[in-house]
Amino acid sequence: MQQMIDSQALHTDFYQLNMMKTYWELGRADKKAVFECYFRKMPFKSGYAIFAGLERLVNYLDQLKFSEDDIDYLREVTDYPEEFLDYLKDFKFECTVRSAVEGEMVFNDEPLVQVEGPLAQCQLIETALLNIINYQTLIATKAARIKSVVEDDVVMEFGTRRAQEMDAAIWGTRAAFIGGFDATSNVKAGKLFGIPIAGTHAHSLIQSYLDDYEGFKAYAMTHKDCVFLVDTYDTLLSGVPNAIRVAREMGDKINFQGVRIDSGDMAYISKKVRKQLDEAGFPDAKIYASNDLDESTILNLKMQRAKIDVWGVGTKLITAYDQPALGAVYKLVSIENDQGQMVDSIKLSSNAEKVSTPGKKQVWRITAEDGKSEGDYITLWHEDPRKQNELFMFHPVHTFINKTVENFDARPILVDIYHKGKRVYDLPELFEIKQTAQQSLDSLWEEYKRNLNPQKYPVDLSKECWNHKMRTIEKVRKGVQKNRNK
Ligand SMILES: Nc1ncnc2c1ncn2[C@@H]1O[C@H](COP(=O)(O)OP(=O)(O)OP(=O)(O)O)[C@@H](O)[C@H]1O
Ligand SMILES: O=P(O)(O)OC[C@H]1O[C@H](OP(=O)(O)OP(=O)(O)O)[C@H](O)[C@@H]1O
Ligand SMILES: O=C(O)c1cccnc1
Repeated sequence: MQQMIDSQALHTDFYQLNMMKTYWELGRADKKAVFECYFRKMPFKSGYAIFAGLERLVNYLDQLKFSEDDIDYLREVTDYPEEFLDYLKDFKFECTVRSAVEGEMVFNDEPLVQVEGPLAQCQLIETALLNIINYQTLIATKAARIKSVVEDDVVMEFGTRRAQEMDAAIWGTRAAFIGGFDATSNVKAGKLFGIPIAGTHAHSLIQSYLDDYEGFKAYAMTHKDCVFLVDTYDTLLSGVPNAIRVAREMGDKINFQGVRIDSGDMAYISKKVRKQLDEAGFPDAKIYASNDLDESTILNLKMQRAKIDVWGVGTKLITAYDQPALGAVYKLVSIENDQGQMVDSIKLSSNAEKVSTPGKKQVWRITAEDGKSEGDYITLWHEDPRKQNELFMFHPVHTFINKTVENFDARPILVDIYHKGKRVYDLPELFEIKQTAQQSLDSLWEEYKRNLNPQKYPVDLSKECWNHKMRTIEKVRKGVQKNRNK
């Protein structure tokens, strides 16, 4: 019963159900459609993004059906006829879904997920699909940017208390791990996903003893591994000296791992703390730091040669503080007409970059002999660049920017996840996904990876795809003109 009440089918916008009703009532519900999900602008002005969210999308699709309870609710609050409610009750997911795999680096204006199947079904899942992919891809990308500056230091995820509610903390933590974080303070995320859990203690422990020494001592008597938070009263005069005192007193009874600082000038303080620890005979004790950190503060602290070994990052990661939404969209690219033929559809805009690319497509990652990515190449579905000896790659708007690539490898980015409603993809282990992210980023030139003003990675259209887009624009324009003249 609980399972049925917790059905996710109503995790959709009301307008999706209303459109489903239109399609159903007018006999269009089962028309074949193709939708693609993509984002238009790179998040955080980043040179790359890390795709995440597929596992949760699969969890959602695997169990997608309307419970009795859902149907009762819809009966109560809508004027839907019983026949339509029966149609929803019998709903069985039958779409074919192709997607980038989690951890794969992805870019703007390329399909990340493609859904093909009965129009009404494709429509229903739009909201949940975007909800999941938008958030998790954003957090995995933010995490990768942070990891890129901490380099080989350990970085821990501390964001749960500041996340936008409980689900975001859990799935955001998983996305952060994919993007390169090493551990989390969220115990449930540890249990669910096998992410290493780690942590220190809070100011409240010290405050409850009204004294650094008493607080550290209490913690040390009850724990083997100890990292003491030293900034409750005065880091240099009280926190660190008392941490050293307890570490000496307890000797081998504890693993004195280090101290955490959480306020003040962390470059200045960390250098002083390092000196205190070294002089006291604890050169291996690590200095942990937290306090509103993000990739730019961390980079700055590194430039100031702050003596920080372990970074704790919460708010600015889990809330994607500097860009709270990825803005991925889900657009109809092809639809079956009344004659049973597929017609490719387009969304026009006065802004050239915003005009959608019609037709069912594949994204190919083009790699040169040195193993580095040359760019992504979007083709119509039937094209296969692997059959070509050389590839002409050009910017889809500024077409004079172009190059010809030889001796390349082309790898399809969209892989089969569901075939006509049946799952054909086994979800990888999380550590494999993390590895995918690492390998993916290793194939990217440094120029695309720097956090500030990176070069723009090429995402090009094949000649055929580009010509098709131009012809479709022309056709739609002529249609609009004809209607105006009526
Ligand atoms: N040396 C530094 N260079 C650049 N930024 C720093 C440096 N030291 C700390 N910061 C960052 O400065 C920001 C603000 O620190 P601020 O001094 O206001 O906090 P605080 O001392 O912790 O105050 P509070 O006690 O209220 O927490 C934090 O994001 C922190 O990470
Ligand atoms: O700064 P963030 O990147 O968000 O990292 C998480 C923060 O959460 C804790 O502070 P909080 O004031 O909530 O609790 P405390 O009393 O333990 O310091 C911790 O000390 C960090 O400062
Ligand atoms: O373990 C910690 O130090 C921790 C956990 C959550 C938030 N801030 C710090």
